[in-house]
Amino acid sequence: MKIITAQQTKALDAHTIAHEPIASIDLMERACRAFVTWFTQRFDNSHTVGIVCGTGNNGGDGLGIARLLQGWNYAVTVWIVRGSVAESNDFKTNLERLKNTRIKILEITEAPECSVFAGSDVLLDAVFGSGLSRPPEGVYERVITCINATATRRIAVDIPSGLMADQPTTGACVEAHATVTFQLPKLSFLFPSSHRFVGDWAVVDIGLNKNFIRELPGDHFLLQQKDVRKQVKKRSTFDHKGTYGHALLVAGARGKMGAAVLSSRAALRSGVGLLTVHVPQTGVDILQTAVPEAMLSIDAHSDFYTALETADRFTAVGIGPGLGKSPETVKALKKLLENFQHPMVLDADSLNILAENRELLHLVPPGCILTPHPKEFERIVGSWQTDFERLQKQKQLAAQLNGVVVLKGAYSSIVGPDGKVYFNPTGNPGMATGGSGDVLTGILTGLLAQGYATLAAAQVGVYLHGLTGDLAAGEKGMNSLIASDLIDFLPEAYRRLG
Ligand SMILES: NC(=O)C1=CN([C@@H]2O[C@H](COP(=O)(O)OP(=O)(O)OC[C@H]3O[C@@H](n4cnc5c(N)ncnc54)[C@H](O)[C@@H]3O)[C@@H](O)[C@H]2O)[C@@H](O)CC1
Ligand SMILES: Nc1ncnc2c1ncn2[C@@H]1O[C@H](COP(=O)(O)OP(=O)(O)O)[C@@H](O)[C@H]1O
Ligand SMILES: [K+]
Repeated sequence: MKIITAQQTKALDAHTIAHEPIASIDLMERACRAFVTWFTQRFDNSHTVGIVCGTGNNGGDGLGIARLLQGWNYAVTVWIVRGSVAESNDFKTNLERLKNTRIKILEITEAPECSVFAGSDVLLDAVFGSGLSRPPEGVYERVITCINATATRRIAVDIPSGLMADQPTTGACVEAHATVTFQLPKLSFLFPSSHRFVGDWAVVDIGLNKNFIRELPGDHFLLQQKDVRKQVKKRSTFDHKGTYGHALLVAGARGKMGAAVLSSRAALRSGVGLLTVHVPQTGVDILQTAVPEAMLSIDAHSDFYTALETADRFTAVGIGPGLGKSPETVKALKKLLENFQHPMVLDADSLNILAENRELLHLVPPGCILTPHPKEFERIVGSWQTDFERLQKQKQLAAQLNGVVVLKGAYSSIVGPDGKVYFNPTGNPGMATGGSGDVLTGILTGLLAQGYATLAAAQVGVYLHGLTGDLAAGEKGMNSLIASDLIDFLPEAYRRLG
């Protein structure tokens, strides 16, 4: 699913109007209907509804929604905020269509008292949509403050008023509990800083031209199950374990062998043919007992990673979970980076080592996957002011390393060297538990070893990993979810993609 800019949305609306063809007001009616369908499935008509409308097309949507809801016997009150915005044609038409209805329409022309919106069970925000071009001021700013001061449920039409779709937001903004957006999500919905404005968001289809969307230029995408499914490799009758590669995981130190166990199990469940785990001596019995399917490569040191004979025979290497950062480990990582020519997954302490020994960044072979969480990412690239800047830094790092950078969190972003960004929709806060990332490292290493191209491995792996989290949360609940559960649900997650 492509994520397009506000400017492109305008062009898309215009194209649909011209080529479907459909009158602009009828397209607005379709948007209103789609919103109302969403709304009526969640709030029955015992709820009183307040709708705060601007005078542009977002306000026009608000008026159309008012009429349709009234048709379903909701008690509706409309406020029209009149500031500097000229009435759009479709706003005018929808205002005309409210004549002879029972809907109460109140006008706001100057800064109101904040009690103005009290009394509705649900308040819809239709002041500004994707046409917002600068921070709201004057009466608009005050109205937004008042909307936020209501104790009711706040639902934004298309986008919370004040939120910029594809630039940092600096001014007042509606803090919606939910946002119902038209056709495609906006880029800013996928950033952590927008969550307090957007709330839970849903996309409703309003039939904008799909061919035109496909042809629009764009670097931002939301992964969808059907796209990921296409990339999953199918097994064939005469395949053998050699077909599925030999992965090496370098993970675990004294007191952190669990990280090695989790990533090993995940690599095996991801379908790798053979798995070798390089562990310090302290980890031998733990690994052999916990993961009998894995072979071991045993370090000369009792407690942490100091050297690896050769990695030549492996088709992919994953390194980092529970590794520690001792000087000998730093040297060993350097040697591995210098000598290993196949794709690698770099996670956790191997990323921290790269951050502290920046000269090693130049040794990272092309086609690697780095999987930092935001703190690890900051250690490598420095801090950022806005999530847009953070994304820019992610693109720069992926280009610099000629690899893929996965920035983990809600809507993990996967960025390749060409700067294209794929946001992952699966996963949930239940996965915010120690070891979840180690499982991802195992999955990604297993996929790379099986011959998945770097970007495909990242997309399939991150999507699958989030899906295991969603399946696990469905059964165990988010509070009790632990990283081992993710591995237990990997078979079912795979089946869903089969
Ligand atoms: N045919 C269409 O174009 C459709 C449009 N739709 C709705 O139309 C919305 C976009 O409508 P508009 O482009 O009219 O824009 P808005 O309704 O978002 O804003 C109205 C106008 O306010 C002005 N403005 C921007 N920032 C301002 C500020 N800070 N202070 C004062 N004025 C400011 C701009 O000139 C803008 O055009 C979408 O979000 C969606 O809700 C939907 O009805 C679907 C169909
Ligand atoms: N709120 C959330 N929504 C979706 N996914 C999440 C959320 N919190 C964490 N995750 C996922 O869980 C994993 C956590 O990884 P990480 O922070 O490295 O954990 P650890 O170091 O404990 O293994 C990441 O893949 C991340 O995307
Ligand atoms: K809005």
